[in-house]
Parts: sequence; C-alpha cells; structure tokens
Amino acid sequence: RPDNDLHIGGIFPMEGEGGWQGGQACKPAAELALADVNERSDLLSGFKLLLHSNDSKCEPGLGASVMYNLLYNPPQKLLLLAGCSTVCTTVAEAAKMWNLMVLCYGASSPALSDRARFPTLFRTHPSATVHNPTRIKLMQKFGWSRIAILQQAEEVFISTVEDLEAHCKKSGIEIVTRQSFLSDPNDAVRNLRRQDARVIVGLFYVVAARRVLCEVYKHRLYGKSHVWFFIGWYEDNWFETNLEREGIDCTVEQMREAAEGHLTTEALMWNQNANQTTISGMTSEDFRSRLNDALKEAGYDIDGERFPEGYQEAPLAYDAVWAVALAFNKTMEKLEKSGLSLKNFTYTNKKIADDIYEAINSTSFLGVSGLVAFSSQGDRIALTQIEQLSNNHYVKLGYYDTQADNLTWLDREQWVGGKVPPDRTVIVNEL
Ligand SMILES: CC1(C)CO[C@@H](CC(=O)O)CN1
Repeated sequence: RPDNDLHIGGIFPMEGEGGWQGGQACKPAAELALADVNERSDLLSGFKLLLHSNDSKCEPGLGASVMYNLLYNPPQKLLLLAGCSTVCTTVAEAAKMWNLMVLCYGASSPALSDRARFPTLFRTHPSATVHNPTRIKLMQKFGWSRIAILQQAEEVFISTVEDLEAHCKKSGIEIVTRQSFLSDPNDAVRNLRRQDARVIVGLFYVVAARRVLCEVYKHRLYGKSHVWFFIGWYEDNWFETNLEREGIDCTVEQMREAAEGHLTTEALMWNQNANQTTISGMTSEDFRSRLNDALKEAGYDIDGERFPEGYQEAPLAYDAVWAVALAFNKTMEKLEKSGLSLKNFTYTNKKIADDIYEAINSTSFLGVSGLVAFSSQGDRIALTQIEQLSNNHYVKLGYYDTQADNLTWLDREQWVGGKVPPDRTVIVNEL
C-alpha cells in the first residue's frame, strides 16, 4: 500500500430488523465527502483519506465484531465512524483501549453524553436532549407552567425525560404527572385524563405514537383545551398511515382530528440557509442533488418505494468526514513540527491520540448540516426547529438557538379554539 494513505474505519447500519438502518443514505454521503476532501489540495498535504466500512445492522454485537475486524486487519485505522446509539455505545466504550476517536453520525441517545464512559466520543448527530430547552422556551412563550409527560419505556426516552425534568425544575414548570408505557398506552392516556393534563410532552417511537393518538382521540384529550408536543422526525403523514397493518382502531379522519394543532420539535440536520455556501463549496441544496444522484447510483429510488433510511441524517455523515479531514489536517501540521506524521500513530500511542482529540474538540466549520461544533461532552451543538400540524400539513413556526437563547418566531401558530389553550382549568368568576 502506498504510505501516503490515511485509513479510517466506518460502521454503518445498512440492513437489519430493529433500530435504524440509516447507513443506507449515510454511507453514500460519507463516500461523497471522502471524494471531496481528497480533491482538496489544501487538505492533508498529499495524503489520501480512505474509508474501510462494514454493516452493523444496528446491532451492538455485530458492530463490535466489525470493529474488531477493522482493527485487527491491516491497514491500521486512525479513527472510527459509527451510527446507531446502541452500536456507538459499544464501539465508543471500547475504542479508548486502542486510543481511537469515534465520530458518531447517527446516535441520539443522551446516555452518550458521558466523558467518563466515552472519553473519545464525538457526534455530529445531536443528543435527543437538544429538544428540551426548546420545549421549555415554548412553554414560557405560551405561559404554560403546568405540564404532563407521556413516554414509551425505552432508554433514549427515559434519559430524555430525566433531562426534561431537570430543565422544568430549573424553570419553575410543574410536572403534574409522568406516565410511561411499554407498548399499550391505554392506561397511561387514561391517567392523563384523570390528572386533567392539558399540555403534554409525548416521547415515543412512531408506531407507539399512532397508538397514543388513537387513545387520545378516544379519551378526548385533544382540541381547544389540550396541546401536545410530539417528536418532529416522524414521516410527515405518520398519523394516517399503517392504521390497518398496526391494528389502530381509529379512522384516518379521527386520527387527523386528534392530531390537529400539535407542536413538534426536532434538531436541524440540513443547513437552513439553502443558498449559503459551506466549507465544501456546496450549499445544502447542492448537496441534496448530489446525494440524490449517488443514491440512485446505489439503487435507491428517492421518489418511490425504495427510499433509503438515514436520508434526513445524511448531512451529519457528510460533515463527520469533513470534521475528520480538518482535524487530521490540524494534527498533521502540529506533528510536522516535531518531524512526525499521522503515519506514526499506533494503537498504543496516547500522545498522537491526544493531538487528534484536541483537533476534533476545537472543530468549528459551516457544513451542509449547519455549524459543526461539539460541546465538552462531544455532543453536536445544533439548532432546533418548531412546527405545528395545521389542516394535515406541518407549518414551520420557528427555530431556536439554545446557545444564544434566541427564538426566531414566524407568528404562524393557529389554535383550535382560536386562542392559546391554558395549562389548567380556568375558573371564570361571574362578575
Ligand atoms: C433522529 C433519529 C431518527 C434518532 O435516532 C437516531 C438513531 C439512534 O439514535 O440510534 C437517528 N436519527
């Protein structure tokens, strides 16, 4: 092998039953970025970045064996890219033993924000807790200080709720009840009615969300006296599809009626300013058309049935490769001063690993996913977007920059009863 190649490992969830198969769009996106950074003569001074990847199926065990094979088969790898929270947890917990940085492009679990367990983890995918300051900001904007929480009993939602509770406590927002369910939300929704919950934050995967919405319809926990916060990364028509297949005993009309007016929050993964040139020279829309071509090449049909999973997160994988290239570039410049290069890295060389860590830690560039920068826990710092479902389609209500505490509001919200629903029963004294 020529010795001016720098090698990294890539662990992508391509197929598999459970979890997220986001590697389908994220792997092509990462490969686009590799081609782009290797084109740049001003990056990596003559070295080429090569990606060696395998499928984890979003299974931690398979992810571990893929990692083992990447590490114990030449050439030596300098860093690992990975997707899926479960796989990133396993890979990032082990990687420190080989002094390897791990860059996760598809991991939302709040548990990963832990430098003690994951000292070399960085992620271009924001943690699920990124929604919480936005939820609080909206509650303060609409004067809601009495809320309820309904969650599915899954690790990512349990730790997100713990973070939300801490934010509520700090902001003086009372949580009247926190209901959780494993797969049948019936009792939990009934308890919300009993507690007269009016503003409810819902945290569950999309299949559970359909079951919740039908129960909400049955218990009449919707309309002019209730506000729901749902997660914003479900498909746009999530509340009216798969009803038969999943045994939902509500009609499309009933689901639409119950869903009308709900709010959603989500992390922004595509740079909003569509004609802003990013570090690669592309705008995010240029990236979209190149990605679409690459996906068609790979046999996907982005207008039809074979839509690739991970399309939404593809900018995170593209920018993860740029973050690696820029960090390696910075590290090479530093190493050259002492006559060394990244070719001197070995799995036992903590010194060079620390240089790479420092370089990634100080990342700051405009990527197709927006500004790429990491918190001290290695978490992606990201903007969030707020939408509302009005007449069966999502309307953008605004954006929130947590770091700057800046809410951009478009004044498009509509309320079923014509005014902001109160967070509790209001007793009107007849004068
Ligand atoms: C927004 C979503 C769908 C959250 O889960 C991520 C996958 C994971 O955390 O395992 C991918 N992106």
